[in-house]
Amino acid sequence: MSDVSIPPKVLEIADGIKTMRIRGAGKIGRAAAEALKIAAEEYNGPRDSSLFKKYIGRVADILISTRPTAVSLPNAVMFVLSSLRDQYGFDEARSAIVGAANRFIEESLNAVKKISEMGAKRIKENSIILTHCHSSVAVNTITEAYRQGKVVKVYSTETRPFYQGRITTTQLLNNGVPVVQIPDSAVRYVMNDVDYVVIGADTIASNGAVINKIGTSQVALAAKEARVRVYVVAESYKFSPITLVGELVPIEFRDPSEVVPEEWLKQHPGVKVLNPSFDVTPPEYIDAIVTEVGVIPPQSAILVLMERLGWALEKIKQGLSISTIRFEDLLE
Ligand SMILES: O=C(COP(=O)(O)O)[C@H](O)[C@H](O)COP(=O)(O)O
Repeated sequence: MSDVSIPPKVLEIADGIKTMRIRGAGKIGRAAAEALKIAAEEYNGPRDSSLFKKYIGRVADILISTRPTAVSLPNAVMFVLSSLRDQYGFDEARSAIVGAANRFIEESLNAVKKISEMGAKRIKENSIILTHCHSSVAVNTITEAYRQGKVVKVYSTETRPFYQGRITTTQLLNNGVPVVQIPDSAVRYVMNDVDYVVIGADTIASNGAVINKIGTSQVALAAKEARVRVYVVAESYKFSPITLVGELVPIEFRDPSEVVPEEWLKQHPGVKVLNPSFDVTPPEYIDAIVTEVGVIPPQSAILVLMERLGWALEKIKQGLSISTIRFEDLLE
């Protein structure tokens, strides 16, 4: 079986996610779906459904192992894989994967559009918005609110150590939105000026806690102190089914060289560096989560999970845990 080679384009996508050429939870999910589709289309092994399923399972395992925190990745993979049925022959199995991958990508893009429209409605005239990191849903929402004439200024944090905030700043600027780049440490300094914090999410837990780029919880803390509303804009596939059964969201730790240059570390060998990529903002610090199925208080996250990810809950009830799962063994 290991003879059936995985197409280079698929490995390239996996590497793109791992090295963050492809980043942001939504894009990661769509890229994973695209990779499964390419894997199905370019499969060149025997026309045997169980060999094909095992091969797709192997691709799924490679994709899921690339980055641990954004649940959009396993949710996208599970969405595509759950289209397979035991009775499917080779052709049916292959077209099920292709069809489900296309559906995931299309539904994901529609969700982003819908959230931007609903999120923009929540913004009042003459607003100043602060955003953190680069969330494509947040950029779309802010841009839509700006087109409706409601946004006078956006503060965009630089988001050390990877500087995703610069992507946000340039995208907003290209969309005509007046934007001010600030260092992360200036968030509390400007907060009294701000009307709304609008941020994306990598994962939302069943209790409404939001896992997003490191520093988000500090932004939310400063917003709470200044009584500024915090809106999270996130598609329903960013809700994590495993948190319903008490599993924690794994936080990614990245290389120290993102924080300080390797040369500097060599000169100061005693220095230890901690580089957590995400943090957890408790539900009390969030005013609303805007999803494509409606605007909810964070405490209602469980309802979105039940409505949108019921299929994943079924699998979890059967004892399947995404953190330990090996699709290659499962899909025989
Ligand atoms: O934290 C990040 C990106 O982290 P990283 O750069 O480490 O992937 C984004 O806020 C969310 O993923 C949402 O993004 P989107 O709204 O585009 O899905």
